[in-house]
Amino acid sequence: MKLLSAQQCQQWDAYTMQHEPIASIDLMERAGLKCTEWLIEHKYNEMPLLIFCGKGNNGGDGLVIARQMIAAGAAVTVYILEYGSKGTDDFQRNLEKLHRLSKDIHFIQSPAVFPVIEQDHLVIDALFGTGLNRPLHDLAAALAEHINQSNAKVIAIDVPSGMPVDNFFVDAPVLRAHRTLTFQSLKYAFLLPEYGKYTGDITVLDIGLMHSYLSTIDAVAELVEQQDAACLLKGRDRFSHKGNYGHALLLAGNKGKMGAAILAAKACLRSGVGLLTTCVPDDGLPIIQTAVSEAMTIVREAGLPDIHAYSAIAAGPGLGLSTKEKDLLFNLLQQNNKPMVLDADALTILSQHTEKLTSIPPGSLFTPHPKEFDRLFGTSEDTLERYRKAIQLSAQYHFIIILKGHRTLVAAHGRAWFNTTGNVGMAKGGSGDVLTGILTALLAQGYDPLHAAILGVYLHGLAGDIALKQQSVESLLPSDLIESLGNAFNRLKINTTSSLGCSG
Ligand SMILES: NC(=O)C1=CN([C@@H]2O[C@H](COP(=O)(O)OP(=O)(O)OC[C@H]3O[C@@H](n4cnc5c(N)ncnc54)[C@H](O)[C@@H]3O)[C@@H](O)[C@H]2O)[C@@H](O)CC1
Ligand SMILES: [K+]
Repeated sequence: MKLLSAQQCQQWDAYTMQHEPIASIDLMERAGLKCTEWLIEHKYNEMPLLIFCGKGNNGGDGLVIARQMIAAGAAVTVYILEYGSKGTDDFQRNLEKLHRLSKDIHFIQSPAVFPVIEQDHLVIDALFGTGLNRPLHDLAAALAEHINQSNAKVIAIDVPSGMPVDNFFVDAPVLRAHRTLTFQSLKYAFLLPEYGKYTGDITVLDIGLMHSYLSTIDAVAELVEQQDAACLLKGRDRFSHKGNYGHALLLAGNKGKMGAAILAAKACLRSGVGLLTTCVPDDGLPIIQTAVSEAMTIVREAGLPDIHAYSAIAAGPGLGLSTKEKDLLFNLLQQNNKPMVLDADALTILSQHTEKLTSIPPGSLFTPHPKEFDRLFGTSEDTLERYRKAIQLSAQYHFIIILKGHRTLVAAHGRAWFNTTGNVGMAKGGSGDVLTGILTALLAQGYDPLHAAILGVYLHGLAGDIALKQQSVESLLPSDLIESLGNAFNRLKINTTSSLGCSG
């Protein structure tokens, strides 16, 4: 699913009005109805409702909801934030309709008339939606703070007020919702950790915007959903043999960090690679041979093997940062011209030698977490800036950046894909090693590097979600992810149609 800019969100409404066709006021009625259906289904018509409206179309939605909830028997009080200008046409028409039904409509012109909000009230936030174009200030900011200080439950319509759809306003107030009923699709801002605490749980309501619009636009970012990942998964010929699934080389592990090599190696083997050779220090050899019986092992003291024998190479997990590892890595970069995976210590070494970035083979996968990313490419003020930087760098360099986080970003060729699987239980040392193993296996099997990145990140998160069913977010281990990879692959085989475009 494409992630739209604020302008595209508005164009999608306009496109639907023109092509369905449907009048703007009727589309607003339909959007309001979807909200009231949800509210009634969750029995919110049994609570006193305070509906706060701006004077744009988000406020218009609020007025529609007010009218429909009154019809459903709810006790509704409407507060309209007065900031001088006239309401939009649809706002004004809905205000007239509501006036015929209710006298409980109040205009807020100063903080002196802010209502008392009780704990048992339900607050509906219809102050600002996708039309927000500057940070909340003055009265709007004070009202948002007033609502935030209450103990009442807050449901935001479309977007929590104060949150721009595709931007980040530093230190600006945002209305904190317990739930956001958003129209048609997730918004870019919801992916930012800085804004995560303001949306609460998110429900996407289908208000019938026409899907054909999406094929007419170019979006800089996409959300990767199950069908998108599923269509990237390759089938297997029943006459195939291990030679068809690649031979991976994994440079990983060091004294006290052999666990990282083991996790990456096991994940690689569980992700379909035909053969795996690990390259570890001499004293790590018995450890990995004991822990991963399917892997072959060579020792690093013998120097870099003939790398042309391998279909994909990964370097980094638990590798170490000494001159020996640095020389090994630089030697590898000099000789290798196939896409490879660079993770953990390999990234730290590169951050001290950024002149080597130009010698990374095209299509290679970089897997930094935000700190590693900042060490490599300089600090960012906030997540949006880091995302933008990653996207821009992916156009400048020929490698793919996998910026790890709650919504891992895959940035390639100046475009972005956000992952939708995974959970907070995966925030544990070793999860990244598992991802490296999965990515390496996919590259070794001949997956296009971008497909390997999108599919690998999705599978990693899905395995985490499946494993969580037997665990808690506290107890989940990276090795549980490896055990769940089989189920994750099988889950994808059930699903075969995609919006990402399998052919792409
Ligand atoms: N027919 C349509 O266009 C539909 C629109 N819908 C709703 O309409 C919303 C978008 O409506 P609008 O485009 O009217 O915009 P909003 O209602 O989000 O914003 C209203 C107005 O506030 C002003 N404004 C922006 N930032 C401000 C700030 N910080 N302080 C004070 N004023 C500020 C802007 O000039 C804008 O015109 C969507 O989020 C959705 O809720 C839905 O009803 C679906 C149909
Ligand atoms: K809102």
